[in-house]
Amino acid sequence: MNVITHRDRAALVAQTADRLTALLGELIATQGRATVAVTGGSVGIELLAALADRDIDWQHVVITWSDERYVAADSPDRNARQAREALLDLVPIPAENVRELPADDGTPLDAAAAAGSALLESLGTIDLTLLGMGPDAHIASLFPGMPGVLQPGVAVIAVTDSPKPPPSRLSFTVGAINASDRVWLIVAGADKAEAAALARSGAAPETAPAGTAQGREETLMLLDAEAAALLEEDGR
Ligand SMILES: O=C1O[C@H](COP(=O)(O)O)[C@@H](O)[C@H](O)[C@H]1O
Repeated sequence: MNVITHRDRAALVAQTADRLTALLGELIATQGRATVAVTGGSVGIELLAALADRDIDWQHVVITWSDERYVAADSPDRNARQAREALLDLVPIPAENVRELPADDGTPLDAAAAAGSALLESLGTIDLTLLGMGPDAHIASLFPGMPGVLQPGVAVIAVTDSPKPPPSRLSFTVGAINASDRVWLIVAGADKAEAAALARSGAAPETAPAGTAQGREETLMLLDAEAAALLEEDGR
């Protein structure tokens, strides 16, 4: 995992938007399409908002989510709704390129099984998975101590007892995250400093799910200075 520290939250968001814009351009030029699993969470949504005025060929970008809150489609808690308001409703991305995880309709277990087989198969290799991280070192909706954190298979799982509301969620497994070519963790704020250090320290996955994230080609932890405060000098 390579660590890149930014001066502050605004610089983290702006420079990650630059980095992502450049990556999308390269991917579209070389392979005709770019597939990105985006993240919810505060900094994840700020990043999406920062992309709205970038020069991106949205016709050739496919968006999905590394996790989703299993709530009604129009709930303000839904990562997809927040992403639409911040970015997707503002740019010319074709509707068929926006591949949401299911909204609340039946049990989350059934939804996860359907999403896992259909959505992941239809997407093929994900070029980039974006992840936020909680102060407890959770990524996507994989929380410390959850059995799903150890699940290597490429799948979408149901989480029915999330310690962070809302309790019902759908999440990529670690296997699905790590099947992506690239994984970028985007982390801001002093309340994330301990978790960032834990994730970098090689702590057990049950303790620090964030430490298990690893792209096939690239893994970046992109932080602001507050979140990086407890990292060893060589990890900054
Ligand atoms: O609930 C969630 O939280 C994490 C982190 O969110 P943050 O607000 O602390 O940045 C996020 O990565 C995840 O997608 C989301 O569902």
